[in-house]
Amino acid sequence: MSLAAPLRAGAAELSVELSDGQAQQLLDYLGLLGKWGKVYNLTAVRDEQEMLTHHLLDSLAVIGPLLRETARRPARLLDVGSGAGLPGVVIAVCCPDIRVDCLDAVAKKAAFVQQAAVTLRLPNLRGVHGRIEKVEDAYDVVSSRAFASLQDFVEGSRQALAPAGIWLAMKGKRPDDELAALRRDVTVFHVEQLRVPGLEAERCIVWMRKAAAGG
Ligand SMILES: C[S@@+](CC[C@H](N)C(=O)[O-])C[C@H]1O[C@@H](n2cnc3c(N)ncnc32)[C@H](O)[C@@H]1O
Repeated sequence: MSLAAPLRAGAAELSVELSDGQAQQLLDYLGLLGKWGKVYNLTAVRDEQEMLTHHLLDSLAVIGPLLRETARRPARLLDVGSGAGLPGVVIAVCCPDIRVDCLDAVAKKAAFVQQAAVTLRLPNLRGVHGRIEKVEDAYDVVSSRAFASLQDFVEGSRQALAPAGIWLAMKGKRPDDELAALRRDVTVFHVEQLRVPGLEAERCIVWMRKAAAGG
C-alpha cells in the first residue's frame, strides 16, 4: 500500500504544510529506515505503516510547535540521542531554515543520518557521532525523543544550550515524576499535549529553558 496518502492526511491533520518535494523526502527517509533499519538495528519498529505513525507522524507533530517557539526564524537545533534521526531528520525536511545536528553515541547511527542527508539532499542536516556531555557548540534548541529522564537530559546537555535557548523533550504521558525531580536551575514553561494521527497513546512536549540566575 502506498504511504503517500496516509502521510498527506496525517500532515494535514497536524496542519503541517508539505511541498511535494518534502513529502517525497519523508517517504524516501522511511524507505531508508526500512532498508537499513534491520541491518544496523536502527529501530525496533519494522512494519512500514507502523513506522509512518510511530516515527514520521509522531515527529511531524512537533513541527508546528517548534516553528511557533522559534518564531520561524533561522535556528540551530541539536537532536540528542537521535538514533536513526528522530525527530531530527523530520525537522530538517520540514524546516529548511533550521540547521539540524543529529547526535548519537553510536557511530553507525550517526553515519546513517549523514548518509540520509546526502541521499535526501538536505544541506541543513548532519549526523554527528559523539556523546552529549562532550558537545561544546551552543544551540538555540536542544531536542530529544526517547532519550533519558528530563533531569538527565537537561543536565547532560546544559552546556550545549545557548543562554536564551530552549529544550524540547518529547514524552509520552505527562511525566509528572520527572517534572517534580527537575532541579531549580531549569524552568518548565509549557507542557504541551500532542495528538498524533493514528496513534492512540498520549504524547506531549516538555518545553524548558535555563532558569534566570538566582531562580
Ligand atoms: C532509545 S534511542 C532513541 C532514538 C531516537 N531519538 C528515537 O526516538 O527513535 C536513544 C539513543 O540515545 C543514544 N545515546 C545514549 N546516550 C547518549 C549520550 N550520552 N550522548 C549521545 N547519544 C546517546 C543511544 O545510542 C540511542 O541511539
